[in-house]
Amino acid sequence: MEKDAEGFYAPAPAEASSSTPPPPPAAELTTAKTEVTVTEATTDLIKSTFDVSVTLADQQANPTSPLHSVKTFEELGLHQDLLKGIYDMGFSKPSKIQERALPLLLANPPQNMIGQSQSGTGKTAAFVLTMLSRVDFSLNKPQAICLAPSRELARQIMSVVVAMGKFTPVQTEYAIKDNLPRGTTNVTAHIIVGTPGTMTDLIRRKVIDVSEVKVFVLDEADNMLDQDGLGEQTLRVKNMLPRSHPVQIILFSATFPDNVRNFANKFAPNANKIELKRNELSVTNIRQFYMDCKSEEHKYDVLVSLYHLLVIGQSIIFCQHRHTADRISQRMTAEGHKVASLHGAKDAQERDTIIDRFREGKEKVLITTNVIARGIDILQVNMVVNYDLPLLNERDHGNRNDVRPDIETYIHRIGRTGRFGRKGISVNFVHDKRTWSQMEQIEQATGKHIVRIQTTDLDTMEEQMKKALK
Ligand SMILES: Nc1ncnc2c1ncn2[C@@H]1O[C@H](COP(=O)(O)OP(=O)(O)OP(=O)(O)O)[C@@H](O)[C@H]1O
Repeated sequence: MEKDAEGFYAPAPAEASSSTPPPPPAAELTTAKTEVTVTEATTDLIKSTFDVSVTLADQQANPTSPLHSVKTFEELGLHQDLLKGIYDMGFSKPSKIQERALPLLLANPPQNMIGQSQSGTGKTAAFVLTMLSRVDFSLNKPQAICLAPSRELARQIMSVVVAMGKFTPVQTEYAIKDNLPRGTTNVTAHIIVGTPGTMTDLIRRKVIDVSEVKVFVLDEADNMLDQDGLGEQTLRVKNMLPRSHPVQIILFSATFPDNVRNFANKFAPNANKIELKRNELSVTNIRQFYMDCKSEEHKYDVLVSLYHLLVIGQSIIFCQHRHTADRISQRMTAEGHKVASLHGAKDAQERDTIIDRFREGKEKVLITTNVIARGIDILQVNMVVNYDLPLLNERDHGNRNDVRPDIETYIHRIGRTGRFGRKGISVNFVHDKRTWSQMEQIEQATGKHIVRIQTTDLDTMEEQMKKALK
């Protein structure tokens, strides 16, 4: 098999199992309103999530908004059955990325695409509609393959394929760990969504026949092409695709750091490109704060003092390591708080149950690692806490004080809130000179001011947070 000259080395991808599909995607914007027990102090916050949904039309009319578009879905050349699916999901107008990308993605002969647009602006619909548009439903063979970095994201993408394809005869299958029943020899589904390790394995064992594949999508493409991460596995999948006919390669992400851009250009040659400027990377509807904690231990106390704010909508707490996520969730649970934790060391079934419960609002606070930093779309999440700031691989740095922040992961983490124009807030915990300097680097790189909130003054903190969500 021909191989690219790039020298990769890759740890195993984060993934796991089970075939149960996640709950369907939220159908309407008003679902951003969460069901909570309303107390005086929380009323404004709840109201604000409702207000946001009402202003979507204004945002889509504003040419500077990433949600803006001049066209309608009808003008984008989609099949009638897909239009029905889109409207059934509660979408009324395309977003900017959908409006710009879809005509290019659907044109014939097919052309590759490298598409960038801020988190929560509707990239999934753009590539899902392309896959669905290109499938010949009378041929029972895999024709479109989509890879994502985590099983949680693969399951979410699949729920969009199923919802948008509701009025088509599309058949789908996962390529995620432990999903296919033992002894499956031949997958006949049209669209396969999975993680790169399992996809490679199934194609290699000829369980998935790729001879008719005509669309290959990488969601979170910069992550999927990362040469210190999933890049090698992703490349393996690409190298197994047919050469007898052109395969349309589609790369999407909110971030494309310079070090992967070159590789992306080789991976998807002659691609149409939609790019963001550096200062456009994160959306303006996410207000960013930081809290100056006294010590690592104090971070825990501050998190606990925030608990009543965390459960107003839903919130995600990001830690750098699995053991930190476990430790703080066990401690909080022991102290009577209701929190869930999710990371890559849990088994597949458990991961599915935890994310599904969170998606359904049965859990309000999710303590996790970078495993769900990317792509996860849960509209009710109005707060993200960076308990630990995201860092580039510590092992690559001799001096611990030099560890640099992982700007891309930061952008993706805070993007778990503020979905499709909703308001959201993010809070970074800093507790010493090193973390302070890391946060300054984030501020500089993103060009967005991060506002201080006093850890001692809970009332002011609550006030500021409510204002941000209004
Ligand atoms: N045209 C539309 N009208 C209304 N809602 C939409 C539209 N397009 C997408 N959405 C909704 O917006 C939310 C965010 O979309 P999506 O998850 O595709 O974002 P994304 O750009 O892939 O974000 P990320 O970079 O975080 O992966 C989803 O809940 C989706 O259903």
